[in-house]
Amino acid sequence: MERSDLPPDVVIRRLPLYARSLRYLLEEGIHSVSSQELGERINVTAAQIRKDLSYFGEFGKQGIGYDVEKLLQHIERILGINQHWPVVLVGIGLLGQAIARYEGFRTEGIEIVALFDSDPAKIGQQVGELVVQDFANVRRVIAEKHIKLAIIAVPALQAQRVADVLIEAGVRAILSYAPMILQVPEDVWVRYIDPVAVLQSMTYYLAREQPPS
Ligand SMILES: NC(=O)c1ccc[n+]([C@@H]2O[C@H](COP(=O)([O-])OP(=O)(O)OC[C@H]3O[C@@H](n4cnc5c(N)ncnc54)[C@H](O)[C@@H]3O)[C@@H](O)[C@H]2O)c1
Repeated sequence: MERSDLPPDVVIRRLPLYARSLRYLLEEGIHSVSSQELGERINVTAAQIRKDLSYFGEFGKQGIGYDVEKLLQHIERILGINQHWPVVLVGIGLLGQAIARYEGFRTEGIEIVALFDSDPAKIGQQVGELVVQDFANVRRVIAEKHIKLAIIAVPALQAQRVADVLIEAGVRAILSYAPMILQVPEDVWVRYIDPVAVLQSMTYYLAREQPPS
């Protein structure tokens, strides 16, 4: 597929939300859903859902709606989460320890398989089911386990240095909790979790007592 033919990134970012909603529907014992009902659950219009899914083929039947299980399988395949994705986590401080213990990744095809820190006091500690390893060994582990995904939870000023090492070792996608924009090659994806910036984007509206348009 040419780069220009690829679905827009905002569509790709909505797919995990569709998948999660479909999983909840299955848990509720619901096996068929209209685009209207699915849209209401994730604050997206029915037309938007149909348009998003049309990038990937024909789903659902007019008047009958979507078969929840089949649509979920399709979306999981599109996202590649029907495969197992091993992830390394770097920075096992306050936040890193919570991430390492979070069960929610595994149910979605993603597994944190190794923890790294550079602090000798942290190396060797057990966190959840894993033992913290020396960051000096990260290259070897990434190569051995063919790891493409990493989570960074180190202080902001350490994040670039850590990202450089991970990328050199073969990592192609990084989720960073560090409040620092990373410089990466074109074929590497970075996404940020930045609760402070998100809260500040809401304080703008709170200060004016008016909702976003
Ligand atoms: N704690 C939170 O609630 C929170 C929320 C949002 C974002 N963040 C961001 O997440 C990051 C981590 O926050 P935290 O509170 O866990 O910090 P922390 O200081 O408790 O932990 C950071 C960890 O990174 C390790 N580290 C430092 N440099 C390293 C390097 N070069 N290689 C490997 N490991 C290294 C440290 O030894 C430490 O264990 C920070 O960038 C912070 O701004 C934290």
